[in-house]
Amino acid sequence: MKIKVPASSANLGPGFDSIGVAISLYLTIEVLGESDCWQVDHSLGDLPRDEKNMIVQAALSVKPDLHPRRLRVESDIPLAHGLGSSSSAIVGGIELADQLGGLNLAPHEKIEIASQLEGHPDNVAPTILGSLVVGCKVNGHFTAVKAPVPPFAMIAYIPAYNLKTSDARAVLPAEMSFKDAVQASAVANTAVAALFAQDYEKAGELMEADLFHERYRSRLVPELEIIRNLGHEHGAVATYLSGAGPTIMSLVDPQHISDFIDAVREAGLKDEIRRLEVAPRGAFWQE
Ligand SMILES: Nc1ncnc2c1ncn2[C@@H]1O[C@H](COP(=O)(O)OP(=O)(O)OP(=O)(O)O)[C@@H](O)[C@H]1O
Ligand SMILES: N[C@@H](CCO)C(=O)O
Repeated sequence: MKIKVPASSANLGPGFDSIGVAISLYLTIEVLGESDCWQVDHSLGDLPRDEKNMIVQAALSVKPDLHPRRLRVESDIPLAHGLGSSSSAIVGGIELADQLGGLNLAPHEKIEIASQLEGHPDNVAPTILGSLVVGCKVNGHFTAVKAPVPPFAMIAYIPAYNLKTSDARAVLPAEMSFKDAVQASAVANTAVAALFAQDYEKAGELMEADLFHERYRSRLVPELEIIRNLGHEHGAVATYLSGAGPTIMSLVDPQHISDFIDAVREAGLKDEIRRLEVAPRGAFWQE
């Protein structure tokens, strides 16, 4: 029995803490059998191999009396790179508890639990539902709405350096003026409307007009402006900082992928580039 959990890319520009898209990199959790204590076999560096592992912690937060298991975890989601690795671990743990504990949780219940653990729904909601999802907290609970799948390749430029979410949040201001907040949310609202209307030319312009976070974070990720400008000349509909960075995500028309990647390389940017897709399906079980 295996759980496959997609990665995710949050914010899409102005959708700070609210919008995210599931993408085609996967965390796989295989249940090897019962055990005396939780054991997590993996080759993901220093991550815990016992019940302190985030996957097990998430599972136990849902069902504290879950009998320990031995798990094998594999992942092609880079850690602390803005591709939602922690959200995928949390969602994987919730799926584990759901299946092993026979809980039969509904998607909205999984979104509630996962968003409480992560603090916001932008990564966990698409990881659960698949595709592009917009969510928020309202009246003390989390809610989310799934949007049409954008018909673009997701080209990720993944800088070699790590950027912890906590560090990328530490550079944000504690407050915004009322006037600035109104303008920033107007941009975000119109971006969401364009994504649902599938007017991607308009959506792209608005996704690049964020006023909440990118201007503060771009000094931590100087490649963002370079790639965004290249995208305008080489077939990208929009380029944004993926989650808390440092990954930079570009939505590229499939026929322009090679041209776009060549332009990034010619600009001297040498770190990893992945050709990804929107994952239309959220976390699922395989026998
Ligand atoms: N497969 C995993 N198993 C256990 N813990 C994990 C796993 N993947 C990620 N984590 C935990 O999540 C942390 C990374 O979380 P962080 O929020 O900094 O980055 P991210 O989730 O990759 O990026 P972002 O939230 O910006 O998209 C890791 O240091 C580790 O503690
Ligand atoms: N919306 C979050 C994503 C990372 O958790 C941020 O940009 O900080």
